[in-house]
Amino acid sequence: MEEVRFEDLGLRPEIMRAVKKMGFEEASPIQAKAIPVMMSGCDLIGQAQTGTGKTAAFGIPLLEKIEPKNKKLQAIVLCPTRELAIQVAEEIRHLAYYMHGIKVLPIYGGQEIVKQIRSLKGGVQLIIGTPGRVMDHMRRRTIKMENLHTVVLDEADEMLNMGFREDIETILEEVPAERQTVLFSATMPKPILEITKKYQNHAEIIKVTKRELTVPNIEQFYYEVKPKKKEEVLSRILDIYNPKLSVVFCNTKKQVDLLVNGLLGRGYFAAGLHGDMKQAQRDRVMEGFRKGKTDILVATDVAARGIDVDEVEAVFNYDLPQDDEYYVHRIGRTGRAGRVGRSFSFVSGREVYKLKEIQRYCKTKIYAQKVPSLNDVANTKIEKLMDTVNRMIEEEDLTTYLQLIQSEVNDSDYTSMDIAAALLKLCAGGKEEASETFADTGAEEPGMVRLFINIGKKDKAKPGDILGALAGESGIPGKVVGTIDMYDKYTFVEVPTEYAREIINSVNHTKIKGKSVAVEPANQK
Ligand SMILES: Nc1ncnc2c1ncn2[C@@H]1O[C@H](COP(=O)(O)OP(=O)(O)OP(=O)(O)O)[C@@H](O)[C@H]1O
Ligand SMILES: [Mg+2]
Repeated sequence: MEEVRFEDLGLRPEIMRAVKKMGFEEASPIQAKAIPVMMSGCDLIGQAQTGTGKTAAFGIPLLEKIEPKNKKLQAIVLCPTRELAIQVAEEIRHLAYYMHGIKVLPIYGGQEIVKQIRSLKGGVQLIIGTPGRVMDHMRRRTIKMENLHTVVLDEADEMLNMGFREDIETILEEVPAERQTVLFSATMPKPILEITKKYQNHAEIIKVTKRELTVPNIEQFYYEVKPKKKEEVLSRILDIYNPKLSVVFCNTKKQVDLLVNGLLGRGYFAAGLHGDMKQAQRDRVMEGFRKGKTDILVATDVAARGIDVDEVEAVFNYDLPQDDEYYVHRIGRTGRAGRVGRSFSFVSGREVYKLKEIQRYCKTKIYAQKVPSLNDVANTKIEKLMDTVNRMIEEEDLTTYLQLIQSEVNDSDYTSMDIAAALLKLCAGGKEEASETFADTGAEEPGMVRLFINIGKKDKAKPGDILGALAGESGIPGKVVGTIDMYDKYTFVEVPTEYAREIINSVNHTKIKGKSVAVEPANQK
């Protein structure tokens, strides 16, 4: 589609000025198509990918339609979450910056109702609200719908889904029938599309046609990870990619709390967001994240839709979402307004099939990635350290330190190379590769590793024989406390991590009941 300039859309000069101030150079495709249709007054359904400017696509025509002199409530935007209501109100306020006499108010649960009532008394023409709180005000008659001419459902498919549909119906019953009803979302599943007729009149469907539901500028990866290892893998990916800001999605509030604690314990700046938190706390978390004080937002699906924070460079599906649509919305928190982003999804066991289904639904490919090893993490760290070191040598005065190294070299047998190497190891927090061998062997208990023993056919040796032989051969009798799992062809034992290396070295290539055995960590299988 050819480029459309805002100048060509016949907007009020105040809005033109605001759009320029916001740094929008040209209209995005959904804006180019939807703004004229919405300004013509007909009902519409707008579908375009995440981060492509749907808010302004309805926000601009809304402001065009509002009469600043009329102090009555003229239009309402309904959003599924409080954070989104706040954000949409903020974006529309920016668009209305040069329009005098327009009051835009977000109305959402968890905020003091008395305070909201006071604000409403000042004559608000445009409300951005969550359904529950809007209904509350309707009942109290602190919001009157008689003069309303426009209703927008942002994230329309979610709003018309089971959880919200009744509330939406209750609200729409109070709105005059000769209104304009406008729906927007990045996803519009067929069953929802079918019921929209109930709420709209000959709606025009504007779909910015793309084959994929997700934006192409998000690189999508997945990792096969056992549930217990997810936190470790997440940390490794964070260390390797070093995203400026990240959003990590979990399926439960409890998991959010657990992970936030885990990440804080590992030294990351993380904060949680979910529905059991007090609104004031939710507001603080979002503010901290928007300002970059928190690098990692760990959230339930409350943050999946609409949230726009431009420096989010990575999205993690710590748990895979239940619905395919939610995959689209979640990863859409990155790669917004043409920026690039990455998404990382963790799957365990049979969830791989769920992931295949998501790929079919989105018509995109999600690429399998190998879990980075501690070595990969260390190498990345060293590369980054060396970049900094090079920059420091070029730009900074290092005289004092040169003198210190010189005197160390003079007073010892070490070369400056030795000292540099030791310092580098220290800065990189170097871990020995050996621990890597025993990472994630699938052992059930902490401090234990699972070893795989190949003894040929399973009936040649009994569990007791194997344990006995292991204890005997390794020379640490009695210390091998192990459980034996006899699968069809494989035998596993679990042994304390500190003895694993010795056991492997001494047992390999000896014989149990005349059969040679081979022992190795179970993760190498
Ligand atoms: N014409 C434009 N030029 C440049 N940036 C724009 C333009 N229109 C909107 N933006 C910016 O793009 C970002 C994403 O816009 P917006 O939040 O409206 O996306 P969306 O389509 O509603 O996405 P989602 O489906 O996730 O809700 C915002 O920061 C917005 O200010
Ligand atoms: Mg949006």
